[in-house]
Amino acid sequence: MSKLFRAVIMGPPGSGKGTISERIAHSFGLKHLSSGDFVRENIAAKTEAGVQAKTYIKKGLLVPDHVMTRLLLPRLEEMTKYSWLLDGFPRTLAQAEALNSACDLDVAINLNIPLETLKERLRHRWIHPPSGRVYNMCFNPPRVQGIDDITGEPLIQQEDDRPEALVARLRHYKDVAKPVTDFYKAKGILYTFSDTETDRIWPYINTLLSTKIPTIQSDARCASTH
Ligand SMILES: Nc1nc2c(ncn2[C@@H]2O[C@H](COP(=O)(O)OP(=O)(O)O)[C@@H](O)[C@H]2O)c(=O)[nH]1
Ligand SMILES: Nc1ncnc2c1ncn2[C@@H]1O[C@H](COP(=O)(O)OP(=O)(O)O)[C@@H](O)[C@H]1O
Repeated sequence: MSKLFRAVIMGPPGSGKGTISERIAHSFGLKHLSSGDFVRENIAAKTEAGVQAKTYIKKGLLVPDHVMTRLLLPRLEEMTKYSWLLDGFPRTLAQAEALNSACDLDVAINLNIPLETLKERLRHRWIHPPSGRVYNMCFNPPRVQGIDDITGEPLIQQEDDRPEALVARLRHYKDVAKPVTDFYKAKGILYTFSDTETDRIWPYINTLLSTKIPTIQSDARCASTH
C-alpha cells in the first residue's frame, strides 16, 4: 500500500494558495482542504465557532487558535484515508504544533509574494460563497461579470478583502508566519517560492511534487472539494 501524502501551503492572503491548491488537487489527485472555506461554512451554518470567527474576520484579524483548531482537527480526522493538501492552516506556531501532534507532514509549501502584488490582487478578488470558487477580475475573470460561471449565481467581494481590513490582515500575517516557516525549516520540509506570478511558480511546484508524491493509490484519489 503506498503511503498517503500530506502537505500544507502557506502564504499571505492573496498569495495564490487557493489557486495553486486547485492546480495541485487537479494534477495530483489530492484532497484540497481550505481553512478559509471551513471558516465560511461555519459562519454560514451559524455554529458556535462560526459566530465567534465572524467577529474577528470582520476586523481583519485571524481567528483565535483554539477556535481554529476545534474547527479544523475533527475535519482532518475524517480524512485519514486520503492524501490531502491543507491550505490556510497553520498560520501560527500554536496551530503548527497542534497539527504536528495530529499528523506527520511531507511538504510545507511557502509562497513569498511582494506586498504590492498582494494588495492589487485582493482588490480584484471576487468569490462565489456557496462553492468557494475564486475569480480575479484581471487574472481569471468570470465569463459574465459578477456572475459565477457554473451556477449563474452572483459573486461577492469578501468582507475581509475590502481595503480597510486588508492592510491589517497583511501586517498581522507577517508577524505570525515567521515562527511557522522556521518550524518547518527545522524539520527540513519547507519549500519557498518567490515570484509575482502564479504561472511562473507553478512549474517549480509541479516538479517538486512529482518527485515527492508516490503513485497515489486509486482509492485514495479524490476530486478537490470545489
Ligand atoms: N494577477 C494575478 N492574479 C492572481 C495570480 N494568482 C492568483 N491570482 C488571483 O489573486 C487572488 C488571490 O488568489 P488566491 O488563490 O485566492 O490566494 P489565497 O488568498 O492565498 O488563497 C485571486 O483573485 C486569484 O484569482 C497571478 O499570478 N496574477
Ligand atoms: N488558520 C487560520 N487561523 C486563523 N484564522 C484563519 C485561519 N484560516 C482562515 N482564517 C480566517 O479566515 C479568513 C479567510 O481565510 P482565507 O479564505 O484562507 O483567506 P485569506 O487567504 O485571503 O486570508 C482569514 O482572513 C482569517 O481571518
